[in-house]
Amino acid sequence: MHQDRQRKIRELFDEYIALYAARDDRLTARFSQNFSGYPGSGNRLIHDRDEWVRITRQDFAQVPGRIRIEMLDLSLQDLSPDVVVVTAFFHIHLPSDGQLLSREVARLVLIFRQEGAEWMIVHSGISIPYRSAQDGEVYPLKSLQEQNSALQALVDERTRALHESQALYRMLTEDAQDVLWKTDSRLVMTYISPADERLRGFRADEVVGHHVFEMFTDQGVALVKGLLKRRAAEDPSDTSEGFLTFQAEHRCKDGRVIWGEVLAKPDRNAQGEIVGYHGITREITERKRLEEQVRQLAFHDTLTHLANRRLLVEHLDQTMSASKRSHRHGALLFLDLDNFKPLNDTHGHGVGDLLLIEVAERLKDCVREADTVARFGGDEFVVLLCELDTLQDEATTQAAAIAEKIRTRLAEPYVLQAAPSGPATGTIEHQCTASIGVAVFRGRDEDQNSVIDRADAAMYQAKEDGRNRIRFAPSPISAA
Ligand SMILES: Nc1nc2c(ncn2[C@@H]2O[C@H](COP(=O)(O)OP(=O)(O)OP(=O)(O)O)[C@@H](O)[C@H]2O)c(=O)[nH]1
Repeated sequence: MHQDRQRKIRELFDEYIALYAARDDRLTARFSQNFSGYPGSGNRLIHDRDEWVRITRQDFAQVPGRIRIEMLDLSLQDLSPDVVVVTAFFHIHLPSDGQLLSREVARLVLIFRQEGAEWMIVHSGISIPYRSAQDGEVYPLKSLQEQNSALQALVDERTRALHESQALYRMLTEDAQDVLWKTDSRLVMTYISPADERLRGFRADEVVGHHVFEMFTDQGVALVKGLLKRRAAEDPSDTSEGFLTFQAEHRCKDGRVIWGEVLAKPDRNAQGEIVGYHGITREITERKRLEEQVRQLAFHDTLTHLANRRLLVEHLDQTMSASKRSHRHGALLFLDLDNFKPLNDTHGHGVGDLLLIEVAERLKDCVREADTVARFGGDEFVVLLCELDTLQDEATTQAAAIAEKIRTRLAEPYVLQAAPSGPATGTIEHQCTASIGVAVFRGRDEDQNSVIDRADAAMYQAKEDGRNRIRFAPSPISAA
């Protein structure tokens, strides 16, 4: 960078820091009319400089006196003759006893653009360390879903905004916290922004000159290759102007794997030939984790972690479709524990819960990976067996053998840890059995509820006949 320019930007940056720390209103005059920015505590993009000032003023509203900024690292980077990016990492000291706001480092990205004779701030992305949740904390489902849909809405909004933009500079002003990159036509990296080092730990010189695939895990590479192939097939003349958007796992220098959402776009010369690509990568590891938590909470039983009724019905639907294609039978085993209530009544709900967890483990041990074990509710479980024989008699024999294996396994004694507040101490040995109803099915001759109802009715028959036994439901044709 030209020496004079570097000095000028550095001066403006220092001025920004001084005015920010002093909460000085004169800072507003340094912002461009086209300003956009991300405030420290939020993920909302603000487009109005007065709104920005109003919001960031609240950052240290309760702090009497002046905060002190301890600069740790600062880098200036030219993006074009009239655009300079400044990235700074620093600690924030509170006025009382020089106390640190957080041991984590704060980050500020400022983008300066020359407007006439002046260098103005067109984007400010400040990230003040702050944790929204303790590690491992699970939110209530509702709050998770709300968070997730808020994140989704945010990504949709930013994605839409990016689609409208045509130039790298515009993307920069939208979100400088993300990684910006460029490649040549062979997908060899020619530029990577400083955010990548903070995110993945690789220095820019360890990335530039290397193939873009080195950024991804093997799975990520396979995904990107597949996407490029599909795009080539859909658009053989390769005239597409739009962004290619995908989510892929990225490698970090320390071996961690993070998720990134990538928006990539070809750069073309005057003849329309592709001369390279540029784009933006946003880390979405946290969003993926939240999505997975939401999925886990929505489709699994919280006590046993087995599939819940919703996921079971989904799997039954898939199994019936597969059975229709393959002509193989499936079977649904409906189980209800016998005399479970007295265990709860004598030793408390906690001990009852331990038994349910142990039942879940034993059931999983009895079936193959492709089969589904679900908790239907209370002390009711369902096991869905797939890919049994094409012949009904043979399939029935197979289902009977597995049902018998389950019945025997569940009847073995249970050794449970007594609850500290309960009447017993140490461990409790408990005997428990299950009544099992089996419905064998093939294809889609009946609907899911009918299969479940048939197995349920057979289970009741097993209870009536004395418990700890297996009963088969009549086939739907003979039942009709
Ligand atoms: N510990 C515990 N108990 C539960 C849970 N959900 C339901 N239950 C109890 O499970 C029992 C189910 O009882 P039932 O199936 O009606 O009766 P049972 O004693 O098993 O008798 P039969 O089914 O007739 O053999 C009730 O006492 C419920 O309170 C749970 O999540 N944990």
